Amino acid sequence: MSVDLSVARTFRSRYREVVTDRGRLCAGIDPHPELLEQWGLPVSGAGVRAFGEICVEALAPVASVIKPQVAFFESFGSAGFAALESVIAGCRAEGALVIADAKRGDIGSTMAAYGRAWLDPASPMSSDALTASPYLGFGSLEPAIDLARRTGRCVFALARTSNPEGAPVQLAHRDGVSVAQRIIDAAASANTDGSATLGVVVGATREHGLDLSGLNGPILAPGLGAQGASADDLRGVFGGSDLSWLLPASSRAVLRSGPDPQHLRAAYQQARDEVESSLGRSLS
Ligand SMILES: O=c1ccn([C@@H]2O[C@H](COP(=O)(O)O)[C@@H](O)[C@H]2O)c(=O)[nH]1
Repeated sequence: MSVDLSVARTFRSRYREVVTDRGRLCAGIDPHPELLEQWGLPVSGAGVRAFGEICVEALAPVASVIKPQVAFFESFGSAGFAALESVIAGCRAEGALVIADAKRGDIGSTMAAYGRAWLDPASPMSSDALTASPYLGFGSLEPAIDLARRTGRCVFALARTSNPEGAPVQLAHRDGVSVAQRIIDAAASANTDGSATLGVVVGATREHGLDLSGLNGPILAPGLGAQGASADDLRGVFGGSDLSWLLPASSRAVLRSGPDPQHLRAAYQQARDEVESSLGRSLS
């Protein structure tokens, strides 16, 4: 891959522009089998393709950031991956940023390959950002981070996830500093160039006591809706953070309004407006 560094915009500038314009809510595209059935679609590769096409039509022109959950596509093999490629390209063509929620994590040489799969502009699955697990060591993510920096993309490192099982690992601590906080601090160090190449994942589902003030990058906060968090909870959970970087995410709670694209779009816009209003802004 060759990237002309003189023209690659930073993730920071691309992210700031679209979020200022379209607001702070990441729309998840999670074709759960139950949702496929609710939408009257087959639980198959053809079903996830149709699901993805409806989501792109409804969400891509209005959502700032869209997060396809890779697991629900890859369970249908090559047909699922083909559908995912179309979703990614369709969302990006309409101006939404795409986070591939693949949660990749491996030794550095393999992370380089994951980086090429999801962050290389030449890849068929080229996205704007990738979720990654730093639990093989934050440094193992370096090849993907390096590619993201060169291409104006972002790596979201899991810090304090929204699920209840994360605590024993993520809150383990040494010298009074938790694993989750160390991941946030490592991401902050990688962001000192102002590019916002590193984001973190911190669930919106509970108070976490983490210091995100020095991150200078996006905070992806899943858990709105189906996992119980509400827009009104956000200020309490992320009170000490720079809320301009907060990106709450919702999948099922919005997707349940499908398959009518107008209803789906309206559900996204209503959830987005609730988030913006609770964070003290209103989109005109
Ligand atoms: O800590 C995390 C990290 C990722 N996720 C993902 O976000 C969505 C949430 O879906 P909902 O339907 O809004 O619950 C899903 O793709 C998860 O894999 C998360 O929930 N928590």
